[in-house]
Amino acid sequence: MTESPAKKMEGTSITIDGLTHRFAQNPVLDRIDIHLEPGQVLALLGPSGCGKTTLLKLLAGLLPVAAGHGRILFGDKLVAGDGHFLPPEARGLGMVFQDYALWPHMSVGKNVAFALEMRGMPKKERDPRVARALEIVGLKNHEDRNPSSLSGGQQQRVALARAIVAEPQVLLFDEPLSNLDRDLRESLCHEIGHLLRTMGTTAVYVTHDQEEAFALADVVAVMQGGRIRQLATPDMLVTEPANTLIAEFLKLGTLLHAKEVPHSWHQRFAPNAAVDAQHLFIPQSALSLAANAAHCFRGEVTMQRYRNGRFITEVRTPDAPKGLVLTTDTRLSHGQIIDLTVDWQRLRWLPQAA
Ligand SMILES: Nc1ncnc2c1ncn2[C@@H]1O[C@H](COP(=O)(O)OP(=O)(O)OP(=O)(O)O)[C@@H](O)[C@H]1O
Repeated sequence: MTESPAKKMEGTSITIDGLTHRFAQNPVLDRIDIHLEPGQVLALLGPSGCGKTTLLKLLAGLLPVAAGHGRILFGDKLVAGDGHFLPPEARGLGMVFQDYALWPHMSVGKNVAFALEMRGMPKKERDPRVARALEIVGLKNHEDRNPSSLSGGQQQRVALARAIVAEPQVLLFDEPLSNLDRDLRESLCHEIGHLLRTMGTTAVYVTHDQEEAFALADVVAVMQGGRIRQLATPDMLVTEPANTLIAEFLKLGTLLHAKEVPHSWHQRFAPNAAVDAQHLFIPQSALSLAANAAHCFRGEVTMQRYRNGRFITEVRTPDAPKGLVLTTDTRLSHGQIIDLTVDWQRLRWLPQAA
């Protein structure tokens, strides 16, 4: 996308207050509370069926909020709940969907201009705005192309241009990158993040891809079973997961059933099935290969997989036979015996998720 800064748009705050939703009698969202400051980017992250898209549709006005089931405010304006319903076109938002949702019979320029045309904006005013939106997404001079002549990544850029052309206060994304291949996903994710920060638009981004959520968002809502299990910055989620469910879902490290040993120079890993044993969380970042043998312990490499230039490594030790997880810069061989050190400050005792 263009390096020249996009025009600064003013985002609005979003308040979701006690939002509940049912399909027939099936509860899908359960008392969702979120507040976003203007310009903040929220990722809704969670497994399939946890209610992410339903929450996005309620924000968009594509689903109504039932009486007594909560409220949604954009700034001070009530957009849904308490008997109010503002239709999508009156909410000042832009949307980007997984399947691009471009009109195949219209040129790229007409697709992007559509919302402005519907508002009765004259062509003289429309054309420069369309050209600017296409330039921002890296598709300068593509107005006359047909969407079907573009690659998937380019079509998603057109959808993005269409979402931002009317300078919305809120942008909503529903898994916009999941139809694209990995490289393109990474680069577009980075570009969307840059664009959102430059524009200052408040955004909600649905994804089940943790890397995407962490790369893009100021705050991430980890959802499961229609509830928000933790709402926090990516840094906080990594260092302070709220409970065992979050640590397991985000695959942040190792969870051990363990017991603190009093008066010991360190906490032991000793697996312990006793009733008072607790969940000890050992983040990947707390473990590293030991440079010398002092204050370290020994383990055997049982598995390694490559990710983003590093190796996720599983190590079996006598105290943790199911394996500890850490990241290393080097490839190690299966069965290799290695020495590890622990940064004890990073370990946490986590409560069991309710
Ligand atoms: N129109 C509908 N009628 C009935 N049930 C629905 C409807 N839409 C969604 N659901 C159900 O609501 C639950 C949440 O669906 P939703 O699409 O919000 O989940 P999601 O987290 O976005 O999942 P995915 O990542 O697979 O898109 C699911 O159990 C789904 O089957």
